[in-house]
Amino acid sequence: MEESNKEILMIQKWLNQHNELYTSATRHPFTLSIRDGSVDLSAFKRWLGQDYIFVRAFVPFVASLLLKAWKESDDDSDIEVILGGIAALNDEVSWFKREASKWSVPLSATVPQKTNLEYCRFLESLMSPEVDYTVAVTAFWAIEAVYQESYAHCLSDGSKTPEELKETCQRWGNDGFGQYCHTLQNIANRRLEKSSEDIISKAEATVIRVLEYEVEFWNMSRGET
Ligand SMILES: Cc1ncc(CN)c(N)n1
Repeated sequence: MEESNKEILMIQKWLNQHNELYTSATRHPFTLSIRDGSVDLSAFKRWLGQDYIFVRAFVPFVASLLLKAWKESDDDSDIEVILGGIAALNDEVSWFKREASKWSVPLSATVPQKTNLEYCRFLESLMSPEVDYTVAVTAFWAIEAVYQESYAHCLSDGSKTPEELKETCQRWGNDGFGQYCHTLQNIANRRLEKSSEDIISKAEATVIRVLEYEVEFWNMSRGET
């Protein structure tokens, strides 16, 4: 196919249209401070405790996505990809516990902040059977992609990420996680291509909301909300 005839896939189109918001989420001052080594460790610890709470709510969201895929997907391999995501989250929960103990962050005494509660409530709204699989899988891609892009940047050329934070960055910034996000993006694009205008606009609004929540989540880690 000629370069000029290539169709722009939906997610690429949205990333172009909402580039400023996407960049605010993936190049946030919090992750940039990790990358340049100036990070305030109390902000990192706040992020760690709050993200553990988020991840615990993220697990049932991904489980609900698995159910939607089983009922609605036109491709059996989606289930395997999502199941792989759940397995990775199992590992992630254990990692958070180990990391919290390393940094003396008392997870059981960590109180969820307002932004976190709102984001978790938003996840819960996406678990409703009324929410279409295409909308939910697109949200899943966006949630994972923000962490992948943000933390991969902390490891890329020229970064001065402190040694003790490299493992955190590796968790989401590694190539395997990058490939996984790419697979999720392909699933979302495939579904969006076959969707009605109504579903496409709901999915776009959901991606925008996810990006806004991700920015607010990083802000919260810096004690700004
Ligand atoms: C807030 C947030 N967004 C995304 C991720 C990546 N699973 C996370 N752990 N936390």
